[in-house]
Amino acid sequence: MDLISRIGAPVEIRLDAGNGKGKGVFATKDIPEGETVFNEVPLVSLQHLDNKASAVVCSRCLRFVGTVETQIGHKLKCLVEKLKGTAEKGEAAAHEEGGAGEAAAGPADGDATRDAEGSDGVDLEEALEAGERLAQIYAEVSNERIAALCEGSELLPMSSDFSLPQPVPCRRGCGDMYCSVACEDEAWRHHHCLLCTASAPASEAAGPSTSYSGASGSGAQAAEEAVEEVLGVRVDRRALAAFAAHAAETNEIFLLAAQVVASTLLKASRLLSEGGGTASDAAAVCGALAAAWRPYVYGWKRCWWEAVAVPEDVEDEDEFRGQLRELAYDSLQLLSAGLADPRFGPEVLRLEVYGSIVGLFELNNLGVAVASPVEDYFLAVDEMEEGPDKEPVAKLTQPLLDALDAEYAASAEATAFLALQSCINHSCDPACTAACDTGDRTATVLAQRDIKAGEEITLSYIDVSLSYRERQAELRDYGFVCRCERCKAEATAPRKKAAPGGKGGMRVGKRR
Ligand SMILES: C[S@@+](CC[C@H](N)C(=O)[O-])C[C@H]1O[C@@H](n2cnc3c(N)ncnc32)[C@H](O)[C@@H]1O
Repeated sequence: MDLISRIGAPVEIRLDAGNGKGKGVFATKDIPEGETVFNEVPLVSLQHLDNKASAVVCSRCLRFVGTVETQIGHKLKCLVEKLKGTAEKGEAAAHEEGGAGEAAAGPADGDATRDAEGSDGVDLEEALEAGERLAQIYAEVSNERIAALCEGSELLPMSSDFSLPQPVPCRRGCGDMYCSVACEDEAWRHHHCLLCTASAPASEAAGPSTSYSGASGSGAQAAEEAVEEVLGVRVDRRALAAFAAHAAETNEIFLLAAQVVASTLLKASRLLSEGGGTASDAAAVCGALAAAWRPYVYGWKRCWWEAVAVPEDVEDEDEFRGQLRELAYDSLQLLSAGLADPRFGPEVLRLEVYGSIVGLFELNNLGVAVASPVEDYFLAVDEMEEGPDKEPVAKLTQPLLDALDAEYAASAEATAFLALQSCINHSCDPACTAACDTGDRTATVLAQRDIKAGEEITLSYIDVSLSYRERQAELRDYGFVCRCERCKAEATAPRKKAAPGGKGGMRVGKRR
């Protein structure tokens, strides 16, 4: 069944949307304002690695898990660790330079103070601020209280009104968490059975390792244990941990690309065995691979290093693109050491294919933000009527809120790929908005005005209330010059720039 019939959307994909925009999505019937155009589930998604400190969510559907207390404890623990790291680096650098006092005081001029750097490139002002912030946190909450919140041994008033699913750990013990056994199983079957980085299954390992933090165990036996065969694919968990560490250091999108590779290998493998085909039957192998690959075809564009917008401060474009190509090459080498499949591997794991998979996210990814229950909890406390009921509650919660500061409202943030949405072009006067419901992982495209049959379905990738120039600048970063009707009109009258509308619930495009 093709994508559109499966989704059941009143739309069609046209290969030429006009104005040089490439392909686009068009309505096949009149759609009234406010109506759902279609719902779609992401093929792959990933919580941004730098967001893991702010939110413990299901690795599959991004639902918050645990309790309000453990979420608060986790946020504080990560915040303290990060600030400590920055402050300690600054202290060491300042010490080397001949005294933290001097560096901290800095020159009188503000800009010069901001620019103060230690000998190893540590930003001394940032380090100083981290130290001050750490002191503020410890003035409100002790390490013991943070530990009690993390362990769930301190219960906060009213927290039961914000109940969350209990976390279900990855069966192998890599540290990934899920909101249910069903989500864990779905992720396992979709890609995680190939990509899990825990060297030994949870029961055999000394304890669960942290997600993407490396292998447990040691020596030849552990190395041997880390290698196994899953559905005909040779998996080396230690090599995968090295791949994941490289991605975390360089470009987390490599982790999403690995999900695409793993899910394609697994699906092709299942299709091959269901169809009774063997590895020596070239037609059956090609057919299985093509069928497994089909969902991603909609987003297929150029190689990452060719497609990426060149940052303004880059002087040598060729050199820059060459560096990205090398980075993708290194990443692929590491992934290939982790996953080897003599049946499909050589095709799937070619550099141009891998580069195009990474490019698929560069040009199509969808930013997803899930509001935090911690924010809701503190808002509920804040909204309590002033008086004797609120006092004891606020006494317990206010220090936590003060310690968290702006972090209390941090949402879960992720990037996802949706096949049909990846075909929707941008307009600065979009016909639709997109929103995401993590409950069933559904992203919904909604008509924000009446749409006539034959009209293009468009979304905004950016904030459309920006001026013409600002919009063009934002979209340049997405690698294209906007050719929507509004921009065409405003290009000739660039001063008439204020526009109605605002940000949609979610963004298609690159995350900044
Ligand atoms: C998410 S894809 C949309 C589908 C795309 N047209 C295709 O052929 O696959 C985003 C890409 O479409 C093109 N595009 C989308 N909106 C555009 C616009 N308003 N003006 C010009 N190009 C646009 C750009 O090349 C952009 O990188």
